[in-house]
Amino acid sequence: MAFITGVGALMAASTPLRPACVGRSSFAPSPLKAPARPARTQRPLMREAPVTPPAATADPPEPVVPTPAAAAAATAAASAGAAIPHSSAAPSGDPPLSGRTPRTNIRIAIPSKGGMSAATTSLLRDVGMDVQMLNPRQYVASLRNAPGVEVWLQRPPDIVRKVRDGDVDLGFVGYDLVSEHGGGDGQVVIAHEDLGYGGCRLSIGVPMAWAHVSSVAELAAVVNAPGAAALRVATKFPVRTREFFQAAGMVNYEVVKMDGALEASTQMGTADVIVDLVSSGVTLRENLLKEIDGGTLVTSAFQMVGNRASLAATGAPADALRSLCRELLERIDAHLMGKEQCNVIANIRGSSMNDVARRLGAQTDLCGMDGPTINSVVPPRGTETGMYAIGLVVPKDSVYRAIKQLRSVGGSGVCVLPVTYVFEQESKRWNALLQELGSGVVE
Ligand SMILES: Nc1ncnc2c1ncn2[C@@H]1O[C@H](COP(=O)(O)OP(=O)(O)OP(=O)(O)O)[C@@H](O)[C@H]1O
Ligand SMILES: O=P(O)(O)OC[C@H]1O[C@H](OP(=O)(O)OP(=O)(O)O)[C@H](O)[C@@H]1O
Repeated sequence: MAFITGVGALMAASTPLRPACVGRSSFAPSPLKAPARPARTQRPLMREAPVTPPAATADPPEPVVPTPAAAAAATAAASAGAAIPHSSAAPSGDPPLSGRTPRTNIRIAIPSKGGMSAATTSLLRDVGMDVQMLNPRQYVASLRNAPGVEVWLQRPPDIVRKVRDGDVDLGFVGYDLVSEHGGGDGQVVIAHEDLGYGGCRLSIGVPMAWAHVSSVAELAAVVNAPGAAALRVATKFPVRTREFFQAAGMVNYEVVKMDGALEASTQMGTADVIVDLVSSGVTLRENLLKEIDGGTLVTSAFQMVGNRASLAATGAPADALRSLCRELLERIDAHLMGKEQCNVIANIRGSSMNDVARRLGAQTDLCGMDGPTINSVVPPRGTETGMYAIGLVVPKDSVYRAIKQLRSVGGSGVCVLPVTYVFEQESKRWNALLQELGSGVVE
């Protein structure tokens, strides 16, 4: 075990600088004249050895703890005589996945707490598949419209590990974690690459006081300066960090693995730079850190991912899993597309349906998805003629422009309604997933 020591000052003006080491010439001191990092006191931390060759891309295996639901599932599996497989090919470094409890119940994992948990349950509610919890302290729930499906509430990194290992079949998680914990062997398949929330980036954060470091090239010059102490990089993402630093030609650095509040570590003096998630940039800024040019490792959004072996297996449980996966994808896409659209209905006078169609067609925003729907309006006393009702789907962004165009061609009584879902004739995303799973896989 190595030791990190050091006590950093908390004030802005005293943000610790990397000490100018003997022989370092490429790193000019900051104009703030902050003191160099003081001599370290003995303060043991979880830390890793100075940079080494490319890391194994997999996390260490996790012990399998059977749960009551798993035991119930095992009983069901035994009586059904079939099971959803665990990964057939374990990521390099992991032992073979033998001895796990067989099961037939489909399992989904979603984040157990925080903003991403709320966003995921809200998405599932919006698509008509609400997460139904009997008790807020339990970690397993059910899914509306999907009897028998288990929804497990898990910490986000564990969602990826459990999908990778086949302990759950589908997971809702950020791409940042998929790329860190996915194992890199294709066992985690991305079914939906952007669910529309959880947008963030994994970026290097450097102390603002490092005025002469504003790009990765400048950071590399600092890191590789002869005689410099190893740069301490605090992160929850050691795999991606090592890969990025190595590709950028940085040699003299060490990864300090931390689990949260990383932005504090430079001011505490426990790291020199960080690699962490950034969204608005406020947390970095409030902790006197800055991003640098070229310093984004991963751009992320929340995704739906699945276990390749489970999705590609044969037999009734796998068929049911594929059917659920397809339904989720179709409902999610229909919802995401509907969210962007609105339904405009209006009345318009004209000499004939074709006359109305011609006038609408001349306006760029009045063509609908496949053309407007036009119907005759029958007035109450049947005396008036030449009135038509039109209906069209318009992107929300252009609804006001569409209303002005409608008025310009005689439209009146315009109503704008929300669109709940837009189902296409077939799901391109599902077709793409089938292709990804390989030939012969069908629903
Ligand atoms: N500021 C952010 N804006 C948008 N999405 C984010 C943001 N921070 C994190 N995420 C996304 O949410 C996921 C979970 O975030 P986070 O690590 O904060 O969860 P957590 O529940 O606090 O995790 P832990 O249990 O490790 O503390 C991240 O992997 C990322 O995909
Ligand atoms: O750029 P910003 O919009 O400020 O967001 C960035 C912060 O969001 C995440 O933390 P989160 O709040 O999820 O808590 P955590 O530190 O426990 O991960 C991330 O780890 C950053 O700290």
